[in-house]
Amino acid sequence: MTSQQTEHRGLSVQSISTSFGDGQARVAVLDDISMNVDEGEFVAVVGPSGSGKSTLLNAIAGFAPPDSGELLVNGQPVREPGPSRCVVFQEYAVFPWLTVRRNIDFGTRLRSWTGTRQQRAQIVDRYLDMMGLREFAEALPKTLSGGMRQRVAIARAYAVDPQILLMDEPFAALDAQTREYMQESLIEINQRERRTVMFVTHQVEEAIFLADRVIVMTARPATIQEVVPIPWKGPERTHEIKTDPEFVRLRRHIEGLLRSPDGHGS
Ligand SMILES: Nc1ncnc2c1ncn2[C@@H]1O[C@H](COP(=O)(O)OP(=O)(O)OP(=O)(O)O)[C@@H](O)[C@H]1O
Repeated sequence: MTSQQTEHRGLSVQSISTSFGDGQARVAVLDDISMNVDEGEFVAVVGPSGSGKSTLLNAIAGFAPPDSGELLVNGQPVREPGPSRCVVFQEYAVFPWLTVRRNIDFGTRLRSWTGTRQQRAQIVDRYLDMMGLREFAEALPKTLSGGMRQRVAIARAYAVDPQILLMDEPFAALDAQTREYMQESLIEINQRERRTVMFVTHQVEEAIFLADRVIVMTARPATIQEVVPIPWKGPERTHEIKTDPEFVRLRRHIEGLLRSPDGHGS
């Protein structure tokens, strides 16, 4: 086989380990983590608080390269931030001095292919419509609710057209109703514009609802405790599935893993 035939499309995490501090104060956070996320796949990462979920995302984003191991996007090593990966954080993810339209346009400028001004405007319009932001296009973020601001952040991340989208508890600060609405919006945008997504959450229900696979981490130093495949496909994901016996069984199973000695309870 040629190297082209063996190249994995998507994200490949190969034996990465990370620690913070030196000598006696050294704390091992990630311990030999390996996983592949296929192109177009949506994985959710759950684990006890402080286990290293954000550290994993930051390593993949290139903000804090691991001590050892390798990260590959479409077969290419990554060790620093770049437009192949885009992060949506819990808060502060939009530029407060730019309007909604200009925030999203900022994303289009980071594309490897930026196109003409007019083509970029069309892309921005598409995301404004997709995320229900059209009537707020000229508004500044401070005039919007938290949920709307996160819509802008997600629209901007998709506008960058990254190979991998990294989301670090993007809905954690939202009230329950807004959170459900945002979950639906994310499913919808990702059905239209299928991307490879890694989504960190504390909520097991959210992880099962959104993801094709749920990666359950152990307590620190984090290893992968179990990878749980989720059976529902795109259009089947409506909030009704949350009461489906299989959904309830998966939720109990994952919550049990998090409570186990490896998960150290949470
Ligand atoms: N820059 C740093 N320097 C020192 N220690 C750090 C640093 N970043 C993270 N840590 C420590 O590494 C561990 C993992 O942190 P991380 O934020 O990745 O966990 P997490 O699973 O995302 O937590 P949570 O679920 O609470 O958000 C924690 O004990 C944290 O205190």
